Amino acid sequence: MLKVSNLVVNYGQSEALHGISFAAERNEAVAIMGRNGMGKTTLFKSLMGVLPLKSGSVEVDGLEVGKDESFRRVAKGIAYVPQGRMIFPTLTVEENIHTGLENAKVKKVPDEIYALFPVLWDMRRRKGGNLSGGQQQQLAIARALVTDPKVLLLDEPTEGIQPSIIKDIAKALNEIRKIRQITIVVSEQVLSFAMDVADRLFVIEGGRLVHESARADTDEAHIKQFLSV
Ligand SMILES: Nc1ncnc2c1ncn2[C@@H]1O[C@H](COP(=O)(O)OP(=O)(O)OP(=O)(O)O)[C@@H](O)[C@H]1O
Repeated sequence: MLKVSNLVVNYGQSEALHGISFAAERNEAVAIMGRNGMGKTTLFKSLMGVLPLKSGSVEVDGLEVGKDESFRRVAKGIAYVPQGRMIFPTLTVEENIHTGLENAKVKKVPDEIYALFPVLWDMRRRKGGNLSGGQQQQLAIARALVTDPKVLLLDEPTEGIQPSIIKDIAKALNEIRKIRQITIVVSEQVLSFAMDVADRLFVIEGGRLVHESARADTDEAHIKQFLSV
């Protein structure tokens, strides 16, 4: 469903990603683990078209999207939950979710979204800025999901979020996969969360993928070494 090949991304003269390749199937979740500054956000921004590729390709469901602008990638089935959530603080919860429905034929929030995140139903008339960090993260995921993506990208969704809500988010992501069979790519530093949601784990270091393992074969101590050095 998502196929990334030899992705190279530069900031000016300096190369930040040095040829990243991985694939994720329909109904598969993969985690990209790595410390701060290793290239996770750069990777997600380039998959979404926020940063241009120097070379390489990104395919969604067999279609090349690597040169498309972000809005075209959304139309082709990628949704992105950026680091820091980036919800609209002065819009209500409901209005925030509606921003994801701009190109939808039916401008109604599907019941399934509120079923996944009941707190958003309770808070639907509140301003986004008045929600807790965890609630804002759920809102950002809901907003991405209403675009009906084939591939959902989440950049460090647990950052700054309390453990009980982290569990709720993991549960919701697993539930979404059951309902919609989407592909999920999540970047993370919290290994327990990645082990809860991902079928395969990668480690990124210095703009390169340096490790890959299936969840069942994952040596957690080994991954922790990458995360703590
Ligand atoms: N706008 C920029 N201009 C130049 N270099 C940048 C820019 N943004 C990031 N970098 C560099 O690219 C590398 C990867 O950064 P990136 O933000 O992708 O890491 P990350 O793994 O997402 O970390 P974090 O979790 O802190 O965001 C780092 O060396 C960083 O200094």
